[in-house]
Amino acid sequence: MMQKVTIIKVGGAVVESPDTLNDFLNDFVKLEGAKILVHGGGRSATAMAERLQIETKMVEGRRVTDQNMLEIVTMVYGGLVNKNIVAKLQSKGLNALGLTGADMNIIQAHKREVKHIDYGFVGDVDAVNQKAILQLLTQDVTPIVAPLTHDKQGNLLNTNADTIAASLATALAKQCEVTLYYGFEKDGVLLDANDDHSVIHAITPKEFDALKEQGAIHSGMIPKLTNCFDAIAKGVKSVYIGHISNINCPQKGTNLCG
Ligand SMILES: Nc1ncnc2c1ncn2[C@@H]1O[C@H](COP(=O)(O)OP(=O)(O)O)[C@@H](O)[C@H]1O
Ligand SMILES: CC(=O)N[C@@H](CCC(=O)OP(=O)(O)O)C(=O)O
Repeated sequence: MMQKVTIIKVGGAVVESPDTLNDFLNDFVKLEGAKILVHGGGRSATAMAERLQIETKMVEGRRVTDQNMLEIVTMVYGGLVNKNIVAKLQSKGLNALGLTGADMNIIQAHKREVKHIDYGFVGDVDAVNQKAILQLLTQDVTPIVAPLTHDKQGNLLNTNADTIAASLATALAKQCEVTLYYGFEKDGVLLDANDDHSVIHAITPKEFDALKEQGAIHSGMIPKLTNCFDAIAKGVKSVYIGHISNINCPQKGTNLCG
């Protein structure tokens, strides 16, 4: 039988608040079967940059990552955020292992080409070492993946956590039945971003196009949904966007349909 794997992505708002993170991790521990956690931490990186008096620049939801910012995101994502999650999960009895894309060469990327915008040390994913990940899962190890990749030439690169989750899901879908869940602070994709009760329970690619045109889905939500539909097209069985407190009942959120 094909192995089932659940991949959960949590963003900056979750990892920033200790109480929210703790509640989420309790739910994550309860999640049955093989699982992987991909975390963001954009807000924590911005806060650390401010403490170090380094300016943060974002273009279309992506962080412009110069040498100083690369040092910050490496420390914050690969260090503080990742190891804090691992320690908390270990305290709850889950055998978590923290990884960046460089560890076991799990995610190889290349520095994004400069076109109109120079994003600096931002990586676009080339390859995922699904064999290494499957070996860990088989040993009952739960990978906790930070949004950092590497170019196999010794350089770390900053890569959006939504993209990391979709890339892992797509690679594992070749051998496993994968569920991908994007957890955030809303109940799902909203028809009206200001109305928390307007959750759209199912979206097809056609409906996505219409919602973009109407302006209901805009800015940061566009790359998130694009990543979701991309993953479905490449064989990921189920993709959901929903509240972080609903990872054990994904149907309460938005189901992205093929
Ligand atoms: N239609 C919508 N439905 C849900 N959230 C929306 C919508 N439009 C905009 N948003 C905003 O998008 C944010 C999620 O995007 P982002 O900040 O990239 O999250 P994350 O850090 O979890 O990846 C939400 O916090 C929400 O405020
Ligand atoms: C290239 C790029 O933009 N990387 C992201 C990685 C962190 C992330 O994705 O965090 P959230 O999930 O909390 O937004 C960034 O530095 O913000």
